[in-house]
Amino acid sequence: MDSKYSSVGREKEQKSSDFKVKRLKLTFDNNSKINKELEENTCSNGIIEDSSKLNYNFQNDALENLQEARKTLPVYQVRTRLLEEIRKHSTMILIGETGSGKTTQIPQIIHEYRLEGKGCIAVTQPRRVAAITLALRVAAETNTHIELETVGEHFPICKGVRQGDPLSPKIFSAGFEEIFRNMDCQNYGIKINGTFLNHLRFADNLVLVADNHETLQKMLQELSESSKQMGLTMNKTKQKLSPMVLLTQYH
Ligand SMILES: Nc1ncnc2c1ncn2[C@@H]1O[C@H](COP(=O)(O)OP(=O)(O)OP(=O)(O)O)[C@@H](O)[C@H]1O
Repeated sequence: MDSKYSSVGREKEQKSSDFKVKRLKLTFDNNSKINKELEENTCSNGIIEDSSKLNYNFQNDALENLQEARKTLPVYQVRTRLLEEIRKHSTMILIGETGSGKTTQIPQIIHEYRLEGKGCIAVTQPRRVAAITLALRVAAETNTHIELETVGEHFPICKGVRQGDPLSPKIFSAGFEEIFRNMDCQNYGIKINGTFLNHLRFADNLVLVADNHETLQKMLQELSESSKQMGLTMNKTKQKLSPMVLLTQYH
């Protein structure tokens, strides 16, 4: 049966962007009931701050109950198809209703079936409490012991991706969508079929197009300011100027 839990990719009606998005549908049998006891134990992220209480709850949950409950989750039920799609695509957006198992199940499924229990998966959460809750939940489901009291080794938060990473041009393009939205340049550029073309993006290169030097200068100024707000600076040594076109690269 099709379900609203089950779409992978962006919804059709969403604004198209520079990269192609394929919409896929996953199906699952949602007749099974989610374990009631587990439902009662569910903590909304951010509400329960006492991790020792969470530990206590999880320890009291029989492992079999947890395992049974996870098997009823929509994400678990579409795992085979999900793994197939993960194998085929370098980037995927999964849309699923809250509680369908995106956060707790996908890392486990990938670890178990794709990595065959080897390797590491890093999962980020926007809040500390959410990260702790998630770690505890996954630990309980996998019968793993974790020590929340221990502060791990500090690691620097860096920016940038590896050379040649397929995510790089997509992140660049997504970032620049925002930068150009913040710029007031809709009426700049050259008119093609009634639409102004004022820039092109390719990997980490950007081409600005204008119909005169003054406009090009103005666009460059605005671009520089808008980029700075996103923490990006242009690499001036790699800029090239031809009559009405400026090719620039970012650090
Ligand atoms: N800390 C927890 N305590 C008890 N049950 C939990 C806990 N975390 C998850 N669950 C159970 O596992 C199910 C899947 O949760 P999960 O967080 O993976 O869903 P999700 O699809 O990522 O939801 P969301 O979109 O809200 O992040 C929940 O419906 C709930 O039944």
